[in-house]
Amino acid sequence: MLFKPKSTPIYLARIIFLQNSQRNLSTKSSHYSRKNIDDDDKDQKTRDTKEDQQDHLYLYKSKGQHLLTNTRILDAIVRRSNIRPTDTVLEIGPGTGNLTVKLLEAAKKVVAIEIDKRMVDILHKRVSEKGLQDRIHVICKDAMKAEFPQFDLVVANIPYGISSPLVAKLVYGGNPFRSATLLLQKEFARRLLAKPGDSEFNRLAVNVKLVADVEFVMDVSKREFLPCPKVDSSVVIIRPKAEVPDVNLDEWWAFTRTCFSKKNKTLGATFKQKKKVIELLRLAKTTSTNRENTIIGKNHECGDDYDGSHEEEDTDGDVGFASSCSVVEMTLFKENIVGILKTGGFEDKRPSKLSNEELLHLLSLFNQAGIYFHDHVNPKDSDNVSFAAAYSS
Ligand SMILES: C[S@@+](CC[C@H](N)C(=O)[O-])C[C@H]1O[C@@H](n2cnc3c(N)ncnc32)[C@H](O)[C@@H]1O
Repeated sequence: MLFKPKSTPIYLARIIFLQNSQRNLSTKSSHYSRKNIDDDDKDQKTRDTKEDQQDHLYLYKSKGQHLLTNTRILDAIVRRSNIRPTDTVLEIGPGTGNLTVKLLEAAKKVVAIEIDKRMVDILHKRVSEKGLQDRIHVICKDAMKAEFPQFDLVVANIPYGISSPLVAKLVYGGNPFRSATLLLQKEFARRLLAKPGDSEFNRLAVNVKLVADVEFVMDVSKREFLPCPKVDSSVVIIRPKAEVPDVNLDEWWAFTRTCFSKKNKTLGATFKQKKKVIELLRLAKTTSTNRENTIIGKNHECGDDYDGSHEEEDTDGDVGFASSCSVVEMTLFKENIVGILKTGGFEDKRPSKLSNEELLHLLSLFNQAGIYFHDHVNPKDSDNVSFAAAYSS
């Protein structure tokens, strides 16, 4: 049986000094084979020893270790980042330092967060050899768990596995910064850049666009990386907006989660689901108990039976709540929801075609009617950043 190694040995000296001969290296690495490894960390000790003896480094796919070795592209990334000599640049995943040394030439200081201790050692050595060690601070940690220090800019070729939570951590994390120049998987970059109506437009784009603008910089072929990954990449620049809409972010995230739960369904179909109606009725009752009477049954007569041809099964806490509500109560509440959608002209619209302004308008119509999406009384998500991260894709 054929197997694919989960790591690739790369000769250190070549990674660092022979950037222009990357294609030879890629070929070398692709000819390499070794015993199957179920877990990257399992053979770590053996590999460390081998690395010491043979001066080569195993690059782990699971850690997204694809090094960008094309000097022209590295220079373009630095140039397009508009780094000022007074800037502190945050780099996530510096690896062996191909980008880091160029950042250090342009910035006052670089803070680099790298999960792999072996990379940190190589980076320290390389930076010291260039006499740049006083202007770098390396944090050997998982970037998703590390507390980010103050920085002006982010410039990074990030591990693609953390793209979504990392972008959420940056744009919602509360650290003010000028821009983030990121090398991302091409498909992920397209989703960030998508506009309403584009096939890639989804909740990620909506949530990022609320607080930031995203600019396309360039595509980068997979052949520019060592070892060559399966996917192409793109560079984008994310710039936090100077003014962010005055909206409760917990509400916004929960609202966009509902809207995009079936992104190609009409909002009418999504909001008429029995499960959704029960959930929103429960939230309306717990969130604004003193408005309860005006929310429920406001000038509505009992309409259709509460049937649900496209409805999902009841689950978890809402099951008990549903049994405590009368059919009439739920029917009236559902009619209230549909009334709001109709009034705003949203019933037949699909979320993937709506602008953020339209979505914000719909949310405000719901909130004005006492319909909320986030459980403010018993929030499931204590941390906004982890919440945003978990739900931004
Ligand atoms: C795509 S490589 C980029 C390396 C280097 N910047 C370059 O362009 O050649 C990603 C780097 O991120 C590191 N990494 C992976 N997961 C990480 C995490 N959760 N936090 C910090 N660094 C991580 C990997 O060890 C690897 O060095």
